[in-house]
Amino acid sequence: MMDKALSDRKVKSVVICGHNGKFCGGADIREFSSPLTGPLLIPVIQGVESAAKPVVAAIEGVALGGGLELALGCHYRIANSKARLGLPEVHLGLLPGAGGSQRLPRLIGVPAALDLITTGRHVTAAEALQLGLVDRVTDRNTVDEAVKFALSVADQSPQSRRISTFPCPRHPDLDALFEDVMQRVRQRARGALAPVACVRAVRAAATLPFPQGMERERELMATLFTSGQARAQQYHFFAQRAVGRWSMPSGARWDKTKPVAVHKAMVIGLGTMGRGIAVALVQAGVSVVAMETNEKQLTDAKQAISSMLERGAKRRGVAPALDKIRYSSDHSRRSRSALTGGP
Ligand SMILES: CC(C)(COP(=O)(O)OP(=O)(O)OC[C@H]1O[C@@H](n2cnc3c(N)ncnc32)[C@H](O)[C@@H]1OP(=O)(O)O)[C@@H](O)C(=O)NCCC(=O)NCCSC(=O)CC(=O)CCCCCCCCCCCCC(=O)O
Ligand SMILES: NC(=O)C1=CN([C@@H]2O[C@H](COP(=O)(O)OP(=O)(O)OC[C@H]3O[C@@H](n4cnc5c(N)ncnc54)[C@H](O)[C@@H]3O)[C@@H](O)[C@H]2O)C=CC1
Repeated sequence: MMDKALSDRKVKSVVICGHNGKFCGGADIREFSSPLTGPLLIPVIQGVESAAKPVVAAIEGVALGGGLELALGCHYRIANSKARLGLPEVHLGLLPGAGGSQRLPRLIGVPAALDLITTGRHVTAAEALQLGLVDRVTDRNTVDEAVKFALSVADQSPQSRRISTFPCPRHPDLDALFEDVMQRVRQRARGALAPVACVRAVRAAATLPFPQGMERERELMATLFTSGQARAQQYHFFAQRAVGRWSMPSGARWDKTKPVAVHKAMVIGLGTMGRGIAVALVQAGVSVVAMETNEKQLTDAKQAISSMLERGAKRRGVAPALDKIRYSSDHSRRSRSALTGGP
């Protein structure tokens, strides 16, 4: 279809839009676990970008991942005011591997591209306009607006609109910027490969010509693509949604049930897990009765829990809620009544 539009001499400009009010949410993540088939996205995007006639992306709903990378291959981007855009690949253990890591910094600058690519956050159409990621935002029918716009630029050459030909905007101290961002992503997700690879890919965009940058992007993506971390994060994506559908045998579901505030809890067993759970509950404002039958464990746990609470409180600049936790070493009614508030 695209080839036909690009080769038909009667067609002066082209609009790419999605289906059902969504531009494109990106690749089908399920396909990543089997050999890749179908037209590879990179040559498709290159074909769009190098077209001799203007190509306009009409962005409604979402333009995420490969969807936004396709939009970056277009010469103009018009977004609906309700649209969301982003490169969330980092959450799947990947990087934007269809040229996104190379085109985005050239379009919106290195600091903003690093932010979007390493956090994977979605931006609203308004923020996208402010960043220069889209050219226009409309409240009206996006496809109609994009068609009008495409007709208005039909006689213009798209030469100056090809992002791959843009120089990456200069930054006064690239080394310091990358060092700072690398340190922050390493702290935020210790041991995670994808955020580090994302920073390296953007660095390639900032320091190498486009073709070499693409080659670096490919190398980094090849390492991530088959990594255990990427598999785990993609599994997590579907598991999170499966949990959302999960229900009790009675039919009760978390999303159809009214939440009940929890003020008190009992933690039984103060080993590795119990200590952390007790601390998390106290930090969430819940009063805890912590019960442990082994005296030595109980003594160690008291010390460990107090110091975890003190460290956490210091970090947040508040007083440690040591009075929110009481310890017990027996299962008697007395310790249970501390929980229920009874005699
Ligand atoms: C889209 C959403 C914002 C929608 O949200 P919402 O309406 O709330 O619905 P959900 O409940 O979230 O989803 C509904 C339903 O859809 C399923 N789903 C959603 N998105 C996807 C998806 N992308 N893939 C598959 N399925 C999806 C979801 O699971 C639900 O179904 P259910 O589970 O049955 O309930 C929201 O869903 C969302 O945010 N989605 C994720 C968006 C995203 O992450 N997009 C990015 C995808 S990755 C991508 O696009 C990257 C690419 O395109 C890369 C292409 C380049 C590839 C280059 C490869 C190079 C490989 C190198 C190998 C070299 C090897 C060698 O050399 O050796
Ligand atoms: N440690 C981990 O990473 C994970 C542990 N779990 C599960 O969580 C549970 C606890 O694990 P850990 O904390 O690692 O074990 P642990 O062995 O470190 O701690 C268990 C504690 O419970 C105490 N205890 C046992 N019976 C008790 C009773 N009747 N009343 C009060 N205290 C009692 C023990 O004395 C011990 O101090 C286990 O079932 C484990 O399989 C689950 C996920 C991860």
